[in-house]
Amino acid sequence: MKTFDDLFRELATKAETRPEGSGTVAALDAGVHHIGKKIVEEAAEVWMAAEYESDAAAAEEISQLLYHLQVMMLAKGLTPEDIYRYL
Ligand SMILES: N=c1c2ncn([C@@H]3O[C@H](COP(=O)(O)OP(=O)(O)OP(=O)(O)O)[C@@H](O)[C@H]3O)c2ncn1[C@@H]1O[C@H](COP(=O)(O)O)[C@@H](O)[C@H]1O
Repeated sequence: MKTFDDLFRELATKAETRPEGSGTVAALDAGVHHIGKKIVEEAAEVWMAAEYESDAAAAEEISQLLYHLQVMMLAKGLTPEDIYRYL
């Protein structure tokens, strides 16, 4: 099972190696404004799933929100440690 840190390492490698067809590379190329909109969209989907759908659906939406937050971290040059220091 993939953890938050596993995914971050995977995405950081994608950002560096820029493989063909990577959605992460496309999002990074699109920039902070685009990524920010995805975060807001996914956050709304988390809310709706949590209120009206199954626990599994909520968990899936939360995973997608975490993914987009990680893409924003990469776009801003932030590491998990930069975030953890505030937790
Ligand atoms: N975990 C994720 C992940 N979660 C969410 N998403 C993206 O977020 C979108 C959210 O899906 P929605 O259901 O909201 O669909 P949507 O609004 O129609 O999506 P789009 O139109 O924006 O594509 C998905 O289409 C993916 O583009 C993810 N994209 C990639 N990953 C993982 O990231 C890694 C790298 O992926 P690539 O960079 O694509 O190789 C792989 O391990 C992937 O599994």
